[in-house]
Amino acid sequence: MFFSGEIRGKGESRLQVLRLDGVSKSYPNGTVAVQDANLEVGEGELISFVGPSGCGKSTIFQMVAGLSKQTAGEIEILGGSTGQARRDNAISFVFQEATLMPWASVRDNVALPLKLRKLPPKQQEEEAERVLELVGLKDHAKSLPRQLSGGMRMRVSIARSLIAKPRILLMDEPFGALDEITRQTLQEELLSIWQRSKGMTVLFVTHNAFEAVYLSNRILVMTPRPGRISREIEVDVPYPRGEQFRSSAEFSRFVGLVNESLKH
Ligand SMILES: Nc1ncnc2c1ncn2[C@@H]1O[C@H](COP(=O)(O)OP(=O)(O)OP(=O)(O)O)[C@@H](O)[C@H]1O
Repeated sequence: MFFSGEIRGKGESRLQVLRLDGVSKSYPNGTVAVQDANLEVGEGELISFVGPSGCGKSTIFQMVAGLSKQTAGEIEILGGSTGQARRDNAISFVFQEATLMPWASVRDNVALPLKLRKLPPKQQEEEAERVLELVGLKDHAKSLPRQLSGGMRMRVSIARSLIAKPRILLMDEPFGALDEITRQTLQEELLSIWQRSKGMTVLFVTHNAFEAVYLSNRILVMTPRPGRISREIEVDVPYPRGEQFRSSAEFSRFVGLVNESLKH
């Protein structure tokens, strides 16, 4: 029996945190960016979206974040609307560019979401310290963004997205602009933060099949515009994964499967 509000995977059931039901998005200029997207996401999943440029990945994320309204279909988050999820601070967004305030310290950049919510300064500071520790930047709290490398700026951006303890983290190609070594380090850090979180769900956009396979428990492959979810690949490999997985035949097989799916 499959209960509504619950998702069944292999031998496990998860609370449903996100549901897209027949979601489409047409822009006023007539561009159909997304067509009939259907998706159920369980609590604590890490799902990657891969697909050709312009297939509507960012559009889906913007709709889920409540920044853009779908033109058809329904989006349900934690059993309520996208607006409610936003008001409850249940969702955080990390963009490809670490959009930081150049004049403010790392700590102030990270604390911004709490400052906007007018939380006491002491609490802002304590929470900022907590998340800076999580991303390994405790010793850089007083630095300015321009004093940091690209990878460190992305860590600041991730720390800021984590400070309000979101239930769902949307990451739109966060590591796309980083070199391969930094990228792999940040992948490890993301997995470690995700595993230590208490059931945080991560939705991740990437063009990189290696990244998608390494990180995700499920990969959604999208068609060229108008984007539809054409295939779902379950990466049923336990975490933590580590270097052994990256160099395994199993890893290559999954990467091949993703690349093959992108061709159809
Ligand atoms: N505000 C807008 N008005 C009109 N068309 C738009 C708008 N935003 C996006 N589009 C179009 O919708 C389609 C999907 O865009 P979107 O940014 O969601 O794709 P994407 O898969 O995230 O692309 P990429 O991988 O290149 O970031 C594209 O054809 C894009 O040009």
